[in-house]
Amino acid sequence: MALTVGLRPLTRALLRPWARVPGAALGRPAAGSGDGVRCFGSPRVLVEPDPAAVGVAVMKMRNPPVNSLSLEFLTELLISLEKLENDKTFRGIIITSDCPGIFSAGLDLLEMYGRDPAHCAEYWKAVQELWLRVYLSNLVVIGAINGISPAGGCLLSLSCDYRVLANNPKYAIGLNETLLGIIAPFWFKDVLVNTIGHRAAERALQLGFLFPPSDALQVGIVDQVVPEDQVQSTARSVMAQWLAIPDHARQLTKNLVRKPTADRLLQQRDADIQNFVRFISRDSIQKSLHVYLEKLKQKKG
Ligand SMILES: CC/C=C\C/C=C\CCC/C=C/CC(=O)SCCNC(=O)CCNC(=O)[C@H](O)C(C)(C)COP(=O)(O)OP(=O)(O)OC[C@H]1O[C@@H](n2cnc3c(N)ncnc32)[C@H](O)[C@@H]1OP(=O)(O)O
Repeated sequence: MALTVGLRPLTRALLRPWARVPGAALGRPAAGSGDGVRCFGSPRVLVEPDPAAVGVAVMKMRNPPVNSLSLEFLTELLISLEKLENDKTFRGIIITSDCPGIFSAGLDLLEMYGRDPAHCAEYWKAVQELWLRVYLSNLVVIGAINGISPAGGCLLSLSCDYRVLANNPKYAIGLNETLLGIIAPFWFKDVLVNTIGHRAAERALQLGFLFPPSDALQVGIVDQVVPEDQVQSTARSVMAQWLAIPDHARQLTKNLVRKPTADRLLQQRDADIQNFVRFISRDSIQKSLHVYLEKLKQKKG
């Protein structure tokens, strides 16, 4: 079945592979700076130059209550990333959360539940695009993971070059899709396998493990676990180490390592969208999502 993807104009402009964001740029000089420092704000994505580290931007996700990756939020993240990528002032980004206790709850279940196929297709294309943009970014991308990070939140973390997790037992991280009755797509799986190895990924994916910090460090899904109040400073120190490497050498090496994984998706993006739409539209999957969403509601009591 050929799928016609009806994209809205802004999303269409953004989601062409490696599209350049058109004129209506969000980039603007930071208020009152007058010094050429740039700040790319948007309602849900706060981006500021790190005052303590030249060439580093801090990107804070602010889509309360749980930073779920809705289509609008994904679009804003993509715009901000594109602007940073194109601004030669910046060589690195620290991605973190502005929502207390939550890095990101992952994909927005309401974008996949009770939606028509065209919407699901548009949504999945945006998910693919965010992954490609973060995973293949020329910038050094450090995740300062200051909250729980399931499923799509974990994918975002795994796509960074380095992950620092706050040491709080509530801040679990992992690809827990099977617990929802859904499947992590092959490219989520590939990134996990690349990070923690085949056997550990096999168990983690099938059992939908959400690793608390000590286990996350042990299995290698994060690189460092530090006290919560040291996440930002640690991310900054790690960034300095990565920025000490000449950009061209680091970027070419990153590309060498990551391109084969990205290419697997790039070679079959449309098929992947069609698979997703077919899968998510099944009655049984919609029922699983319904049950899961009800569980989330009931949890509140
Ligand atoms: C052949 C195959 C082909 C292709 C592959 C196909 C398939 C499918 C692949 C799909 C991949 C999906 C990856 C994902 O990311 S799925 C999302 C997984 N996320 C989760 O499991 C997290 C769920 N949320 C929670 O566990 C908790 O909310 C959390 C621990 C994050 C926070 O808990 P807290 O107690 O602080 O808040 P809550 O009261 O639970 O939540 C507040 C409100 O937010 C809503 N919520 C939470 N998470 C989501 C979400 N991911 N999407 C949408 N909405 C979410 C929650 O329902 C509450 O809403 P209200 O009740 O206030 O309305």
